[in-house]
Amino acid sequence: MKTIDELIQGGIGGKRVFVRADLNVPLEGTTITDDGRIRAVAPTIAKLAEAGAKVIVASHLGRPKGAPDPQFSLAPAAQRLGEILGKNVSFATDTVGDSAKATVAALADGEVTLLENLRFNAGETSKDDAERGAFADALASLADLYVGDGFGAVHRKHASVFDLPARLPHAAGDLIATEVGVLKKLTDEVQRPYVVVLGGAKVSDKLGVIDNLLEKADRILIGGGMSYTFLKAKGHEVGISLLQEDQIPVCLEYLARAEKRGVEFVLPVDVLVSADFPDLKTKAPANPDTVASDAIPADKEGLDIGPKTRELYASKLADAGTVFWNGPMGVFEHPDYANGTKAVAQALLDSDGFTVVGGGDSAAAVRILGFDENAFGHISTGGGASLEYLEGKTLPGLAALED
Ligand SMILES: Nc1ncnc2c1ncn2[C@@H]1O[C@H](COP(=O)(O)OP(=O)(O)O)[C@@H](O)[C@H]1O
Ligand SMILES: O=C(OP(=O)(O)O)[C@H](O)COP(=O)(O)O
Repeated sequence: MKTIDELIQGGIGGKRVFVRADLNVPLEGTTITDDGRIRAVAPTIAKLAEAGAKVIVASHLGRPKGAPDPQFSLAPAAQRLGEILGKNVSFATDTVGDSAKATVAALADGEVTLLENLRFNAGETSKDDAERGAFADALASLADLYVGDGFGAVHRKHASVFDLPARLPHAAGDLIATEVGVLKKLTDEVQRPYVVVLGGAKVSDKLGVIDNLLEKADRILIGGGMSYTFLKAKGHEVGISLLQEDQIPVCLEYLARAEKRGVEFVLPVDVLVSADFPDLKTKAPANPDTVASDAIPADKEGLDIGPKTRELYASKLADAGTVFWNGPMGVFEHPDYANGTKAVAQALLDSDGFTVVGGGDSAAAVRILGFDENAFGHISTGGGASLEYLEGKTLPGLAALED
């Protein structure tokens, strides 16, 4: 992959450089609750601007349905990016329409603009090659060069990630270079025991990675929304918890294979439950009950791991040589459900092993809960992306950046 330094050496003064970033940051209304992903890509943008490029930044935010949806607007990210760069960042209110064309045309050398959410366009995520290609053509007409630096999205075969770099001379940004460098270490020279902690809410997306992790990890600890399909597979009631019913046979197969291969596969022994999902705006007390994980009431939802599980997981992390953690242990955005995530973060800090935390929300959780991000081995901006990289899969957004 060409680096941006090589791209700059080729001369980029006055050129329009499209930077595919991952600015998919957590929001409460229009307030960014963690700007880690913006800070992570800012040096790439600054370097290109300082070299005299006209920088066009683009990203997705959330999962809108292929049409504009104000709650997923990137406008707050433009403001924050400007503050971090210490310069004005203009904002186009569409992605390839009149606003984008005018904003790009108005850029002077060294200036930066951010386009509106790429996923407001159905072509971005389409499974149809022609539809994605047509959107990539429209994006390509805005720029002369492409820099891929949205590490969190490189596992997505989306127009701006996969199709657009085929249409423009391209390079990998500094964030992608750093992320790949660290993760490569995890695949090449892993210190054992290798413990993987998986949680979060993107259950259907991430269950599949366990297939491969069973060949690599010594211990797999499951928490968050990921737990309940396994608990259900073991025959337990999970009430109204997050459940991927169609994946129960897959979970059973994983449990059987873990036993056969001698991989320790650890599920929560207790959980915090409530009849209601907590109010994340007011953070009103949720008063959850603690129950054994085989005794979840039918009308309740599991929203965090319980105190016994916190202790159990801390003990399973204490002697780790390497830890990879993706996905919060509970709905950490509410203080009553943050203790599981806090306990795992603390256990990583207490271990002498090399610790990697991956994922937009996991990385945000660590910072929001008050931990020093520099105390971890590496905080990756990508959860699904790093998991798929560790699987050894070819990631569309990295393959597209090869020369
Ligand atoms: N038991 C649970 N039920 C519902 N949502 C959960 C549960 N545990 C964690 N979550 C949610 O998972 C989300 C993060 O999941 P995910 O996007 O997969 O992680 P990451 O962004 O780190 O890859 C958080 O918003 C958190 O509230
Ligand atoms: O937040 C992201 O992934 P992550 O939650 O796995 O870290 C990326 O921005 C990708 O988003 P997507 O999973 O909606 O494609």
